[in-house]
Amino acid sequence: MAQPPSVYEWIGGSAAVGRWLDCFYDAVERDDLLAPMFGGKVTREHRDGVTAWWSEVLGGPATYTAEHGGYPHMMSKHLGLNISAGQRLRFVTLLSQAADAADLPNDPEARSALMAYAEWGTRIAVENSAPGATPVAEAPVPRWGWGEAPPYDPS
Ligand code: HEM
Repeated sequence: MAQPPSVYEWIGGSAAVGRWLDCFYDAVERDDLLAPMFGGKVTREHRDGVTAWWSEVLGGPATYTAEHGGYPHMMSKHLGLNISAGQRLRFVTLLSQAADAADLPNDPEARSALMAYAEWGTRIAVENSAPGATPVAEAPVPRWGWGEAPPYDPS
């Protein structure tokens, strides 16, 4: 495999990302630590916005940048949320469990790429949400690849 496909293509494109995040936000709505942050209900609009974000991050089309306000919009949504360490850990745990529930490809390479971004992104969200935080105002949507473990190519 000269050039592996993007993580986005590998896991099944926006349909798979959307299926995964639907399972995730269904679990968030049932979760004692996280549901209150979303007013108990995660709207279709929110789910679609986050699906566009993750799709762009994982190598899909730049729809979040073009149609959802890009990085500044995402960052502004986390300002002042004051996300606790416990809430962050629960968020990451539900993302991992939802990947199983949504039947995403379960090869270690794809799952570690997803969870590496989840770990990184949630830690940034905690920092940006802290009282008095002044995150950078402009930045591109990050792009996330396979890291140290791309799909194995024996040739
Ligand atoms: C990988 C980490 C994360 C990503 C990629 C992410 C992504 C996003 C995006 C793209 C939005 C804006 C959606 C839109 O355009 O409408 C958003 C909003 C939000 N996020 Fe995150 N987020 C992350 C971590 C977290 C964490 C750890 C929490 C809380 C525990 C959180 C809570 C929220 C809330 C409450 C909103 C606002 C919902 C509203 O519109 O009322 N996020 N997130």
